[in-house]
Amino acid sequence: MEVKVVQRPQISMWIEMDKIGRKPSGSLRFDPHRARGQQRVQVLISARLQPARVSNKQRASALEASYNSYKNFPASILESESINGPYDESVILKNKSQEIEPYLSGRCIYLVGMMGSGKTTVGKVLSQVLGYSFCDSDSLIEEEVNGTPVSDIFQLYGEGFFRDKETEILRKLSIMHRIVVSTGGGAVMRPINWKHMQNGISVWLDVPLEALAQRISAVGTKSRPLLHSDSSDAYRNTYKRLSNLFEERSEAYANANARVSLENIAVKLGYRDVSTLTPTAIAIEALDQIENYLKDEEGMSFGTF
Ligand SMILES: Nc1ncnc2c1ncn2[C@@H]1O[C@H](COP(=O)(O)OP(=O)(O)O)[C@@H](O)[C@H]1O
Ligand SMILES: O=C(O)C1=C[C@@H](OP(=O)(O)O)[C@@H](O)[C@H](O)C1
Repeated sequence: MEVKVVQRPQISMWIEMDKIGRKPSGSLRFDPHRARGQQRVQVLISARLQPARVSNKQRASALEASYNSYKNFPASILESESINGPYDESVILKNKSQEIEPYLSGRCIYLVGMMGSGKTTVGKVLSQVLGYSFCDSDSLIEEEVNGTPVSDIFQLYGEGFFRDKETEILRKLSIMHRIVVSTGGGAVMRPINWKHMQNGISVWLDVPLEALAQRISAVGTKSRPLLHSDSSDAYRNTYKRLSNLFEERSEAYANANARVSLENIAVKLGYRDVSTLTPTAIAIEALDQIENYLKDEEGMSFGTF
């Protein structure tokens, strides 16, 4: 059964009841538009969900014991036919997420990165394995502006209006827990947005521009107003615009607590091309990098790593 959480008054997202791990206090509402059997329940959250409390000592011993299951698989094994199927990747991801989850203490994970870097795709995978909810800040903005698509918001009200809404959404999310947030690609440019994200863990999905341009030109630029053009050479045009944006933003992305470099994952796994990396493999690396951040944060040293 799925549940809609509304942190009053305007933020809403669909989450699964069993993902919360504990009962939120709130009132239940049924969605009359959904068919029987698909019924979702809306929960109006009246109190913030309390994160699981884990002592530093517990963290130290369990992190030491937990190990990095992904890193322990040599690339040669990961690539062999017997283990390199989606099933095996899922097992690694599941184990890794179970190891990490208690140490997050319910903190939100904010995915930052360029348009098309996979924040939504990878974010959904991460939320599922961590038992977190997922929300996409662009969708929340659209919802707030009466379901107006981002491209229309830019056209009708201008980028400044959109950026103010983005900041407002991040401010509202900043008091929430157990959510993987896919932020808009430009959110990193306002220092106030980093302030709103500081209670959580920010993760930069660093994807080569060629791969971004390929992905975006494959699906079209209509929904991404900063890239949209009617040029016949969609790839070249997208690549050029992405390069300019990246030049302005790369320093800001580097502020994230953790960086997930697709080039590094490809090297680790012995792939020549980042386009073969699945969202699951990227999610595993994200958990790896989050683990590194947690260890640095705790100032712990692990001789075995
Ligand atoms: N690992 C991946 N490999 C191939 N295509 C991907 C991958 N991750 C995302 N995509 C595709 O790239 C496009 C942009 O992904 P999306 O998750 O929407 O990015 P963002 O939220 O960062 O803008 C989508 O069409 C998605 O299917
Ligand atoms: O990079 C940007 O400035 C933007 C990225 C988009 O989000 P995605 O990164 O999810 O595509 C969206 O917020 C808007 O079109 C502006």
